Amino acid sequence: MTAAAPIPVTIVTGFLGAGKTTLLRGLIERRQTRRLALMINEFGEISVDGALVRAASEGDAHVQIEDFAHGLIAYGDDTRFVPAMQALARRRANVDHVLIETSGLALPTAAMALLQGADLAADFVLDATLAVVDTPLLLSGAFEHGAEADAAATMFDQQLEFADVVVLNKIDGLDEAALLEAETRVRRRAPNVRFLELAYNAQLDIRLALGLRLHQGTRTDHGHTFAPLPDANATPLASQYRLNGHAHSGLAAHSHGLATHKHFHEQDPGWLSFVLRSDAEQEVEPLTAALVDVAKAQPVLRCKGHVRVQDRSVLVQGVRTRVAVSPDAAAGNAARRSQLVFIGYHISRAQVAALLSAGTGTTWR
Ligand SMILES: Nc1nc2c(ncn2[C@@H]2O[C@H](COP(=O)(O)OP(=O)(O)OP(=O)(O)O)[C@@H](O)[C@H]2O)c(=O)[nH]1
Repeated sequence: MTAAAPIPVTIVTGFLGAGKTTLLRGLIERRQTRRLALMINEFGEISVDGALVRAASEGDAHVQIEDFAHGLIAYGDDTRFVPAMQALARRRANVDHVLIETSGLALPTAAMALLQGADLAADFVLDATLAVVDTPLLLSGAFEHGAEADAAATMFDQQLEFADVVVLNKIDGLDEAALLEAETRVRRRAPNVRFLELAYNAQLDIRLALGLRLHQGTRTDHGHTFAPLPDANATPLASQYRLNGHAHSGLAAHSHGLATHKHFHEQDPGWLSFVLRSDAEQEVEPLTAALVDVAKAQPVLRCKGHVRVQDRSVLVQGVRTRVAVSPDAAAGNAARRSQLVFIGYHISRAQVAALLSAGTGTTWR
């Protein structure tokens, strides 16, 4: 009996708020006959992304979604990723492609390592790792190395470094000169990146996203050898080392770094995430203005959640000082309580709660 072909896996990485979930929703809409399984991981303790993707695929029996809120999947102390993937392998007759959305504070390398490990290598093959980039933010210099932004800049660099494909997202308002400048900046920071793709309105051509087969050469039946997998429990920095460089047919040889260190926020406890809640009805304009003020006063890199406005619920999405409020397809009309998750580097929960409460004239805690 011939072994079943391994299921291709695409890892979608990218910094907080780059547009990973939006891009995945677009891919689901244009999946045609492909049967997709999605693993969605986010940093905060409430799951917003999973609900949004679920709303995009409602009623579609060919889209399976596994939601991993809180924590980082595939990292050292995660026990959920491998069993979830093995369960997918058992249902392989119904899965053509797996997409993994990593948290905005994770590197793709942890999942890459497990895919190549003994538990999963026979059933899965890495198709490609995509890094989604918030292009206006890149051009604004937000990821330049400087005293304050260092942690974000480092994470951004590492996500690019381990990607095969960089997706320039949020480019709807940019002209050609800006796009060329963005490409130059990406190439300077990540010379190993093989393709740059443009996603207008977070729409990526599905043929450019799935089925790239960039890592087929990494399978052992192609004669490649690897350094042993890192010990996931080793101390964070000591366990970071590279796989042997390997050639891809028709493409230049390159190597992938493997940094299967534990939670990034354990390594750098400056990364914080917390949820603020309010039982009071909110108004969109003061709330939006208050969130912008919060992001100016505190190092908030991301905020999102469901907020009750009159008799309905709205979805709030903030990436630094850009805050958008839209109808809440995922929560329906039911959110009785407003909940917003905030993620940032050295942010003060007390300060954010005070500013938000003062700006909205309601209690947030
Ligand atoms: N203008 C514009 N906005 C976009 C685009 N893609 C995403 N956004 C917006 O950017 C915000 C963040 O998008 P998400 O898809 O949630 O980002 P994410 O990378 O999944 O975020 P995290 O999982 O929190 O890291 C949302 O308000 C989106 O509507 C785009 O191409 N153009």
